[in-house]
Amino acid sequence: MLGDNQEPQHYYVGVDVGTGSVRAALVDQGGVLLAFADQPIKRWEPQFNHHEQSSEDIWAACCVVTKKVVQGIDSNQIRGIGFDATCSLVVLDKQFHPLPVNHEGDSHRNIIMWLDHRAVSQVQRINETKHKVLQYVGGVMSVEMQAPKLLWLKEKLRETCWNKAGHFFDLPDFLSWKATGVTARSLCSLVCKWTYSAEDGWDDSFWKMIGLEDLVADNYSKIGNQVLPPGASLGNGLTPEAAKDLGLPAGIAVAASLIDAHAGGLGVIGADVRGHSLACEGQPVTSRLAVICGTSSCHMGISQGPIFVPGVWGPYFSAMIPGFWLNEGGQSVTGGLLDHMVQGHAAFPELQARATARCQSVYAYLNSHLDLIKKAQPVGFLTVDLHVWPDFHGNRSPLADLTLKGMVTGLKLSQDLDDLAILYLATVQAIAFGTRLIVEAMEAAGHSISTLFLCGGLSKNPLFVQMHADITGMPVVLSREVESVLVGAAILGACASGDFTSVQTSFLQQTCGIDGPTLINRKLRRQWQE
Ligand SMILES: Nc1ncnc2c1ncn2[C@@H]1O[C@H](COP(=O)(O)OP(=O)(O)O)[C@@H](O)[C@H]1O
Ligand SMILES: O=C(CO)[C@H](O)[C@H](O)COP(=O)(O)O
Repeated sequence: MLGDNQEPQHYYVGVDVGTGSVRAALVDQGGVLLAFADQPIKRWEPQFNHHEQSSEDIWAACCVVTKKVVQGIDSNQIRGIGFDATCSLVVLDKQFHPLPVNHEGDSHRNIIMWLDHRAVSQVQRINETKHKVLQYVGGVMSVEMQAPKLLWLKEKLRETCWNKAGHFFDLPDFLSWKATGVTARSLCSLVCKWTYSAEDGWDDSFWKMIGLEDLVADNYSKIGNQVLPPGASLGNGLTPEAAKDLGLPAGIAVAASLIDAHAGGLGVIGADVRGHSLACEGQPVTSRLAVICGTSSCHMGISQGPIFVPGVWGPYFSAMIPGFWLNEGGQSVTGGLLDHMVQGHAAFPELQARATARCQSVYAYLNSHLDLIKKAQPVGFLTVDLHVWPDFHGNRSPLADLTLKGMVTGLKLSQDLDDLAILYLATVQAIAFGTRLIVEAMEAAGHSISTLFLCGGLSKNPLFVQMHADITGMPVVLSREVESVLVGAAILGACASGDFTSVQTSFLQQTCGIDGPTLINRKLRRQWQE
């Protein structure tokens, strides 16, 4: 570790594949983000609740953004790369070519996205088995996990996909394979989405009971029989082919990956908050809840021992922070819901025109519009007679009911910009109440949470942050590095390079801002051992 005034000599690349875009960052050994690039990725919805992507399109976007962030940097100083991604299912044949996951036979679309709800009947049958692995996903398996999607492929696309498939990857593991040629899976993805146990490995009886005994027969070679902790170095590092694609030197360290929410958790949960009078200052790291808010929101709480929270995923051992158990609450659409509500409103074209004229995002415009119409009363009071139930894509936690739908009560005939702004506010509030329900469920089961650490696209929205602080009654810490998920991915690369001994010791310095009732940017130092 260098002193404060020395020139950093080592760099790490973090690549984050979200739902809507791929981002990359160049991060120095102090954890400071030096360059950032992003690129949208394609998404198809061939029918309602079927969501697909292309692994080739995503890899191409990874290459574009990585080349951008390392431009002008001496490649000898780049020591490692880490990937994180959404927990989507990538399907390849035995020669590692994409296979179609759709009835149209379009092999370009070889990813069933995390938010795809096609496997409803399959997940119902899986839950009816009451198999003991279900205890480790909050008691009820989500349709967004991989087992029901695999079963759907076997039942619906047996000839065109299932029989030809050689490799089923979680997207983060696909990326590390693409970079290294190593098919080892990350403990994070297998434990959180595939029912693997960090302590006991695969449970044959589960796969046999749900009708996927063929995965057991070949010793799990299609879904992973070599498992590594996140941040472990893979094979001989970056292959010459991948190095050319990414614009990086061959042989640099490539880390076993993380799911995107887990990379965000890793990027923020260890921030040292000393000197800011926060409750968590004198408390263990287990008093913190990392909330990663993008298209979805994920609520990551860690504990020393396993805690079983009904309707909240986990407990997962070592899936985010080595040695800690993880519970993961979630809301399937949060950013996605706000976009849906705002873009679908009759006043959206007017909003867009006004925001563009002011060179603002629609959300910045809406926030200032709410300030204008609230007059003397607190902004929260604008919604006393308008309420939203936010489960437009089912409830992930704590109700764990995919059949739930969204609701709005208190609608009037007017559809002007004021109405749009107030509907937007009510949606933000509903999402924040969803977080509160999750926190309450986690606390009832044994967690003791005092502080929220937010990151992801929605944490750039001050109203969203403020409502989370107001409605949970907890202070919210924001990282100075807004792109904290990328810091988490870069931590993996730093760990794999051998420059740091563990993910906990990587980047001991990070600058954060604290939010109580208002946003204040302050310098903080990151520390794990409390
Ligand atoms: N500057 C911003 N202000 C307000 N909201 C934002 C901003 N940037 C992104 N968002 C919200 O964050 C969501 C996307 O977050 P992001 O972390 O980029 O998602 P993902 O990782 O799922 O691709 C969008 O749905 C949008 O609602
Ligand atoms: O299930 C998840 C993490 O376990 C996420 O919801 C999923 O990966 C999508 O993430 P994002 O909202 O950032 O696109």
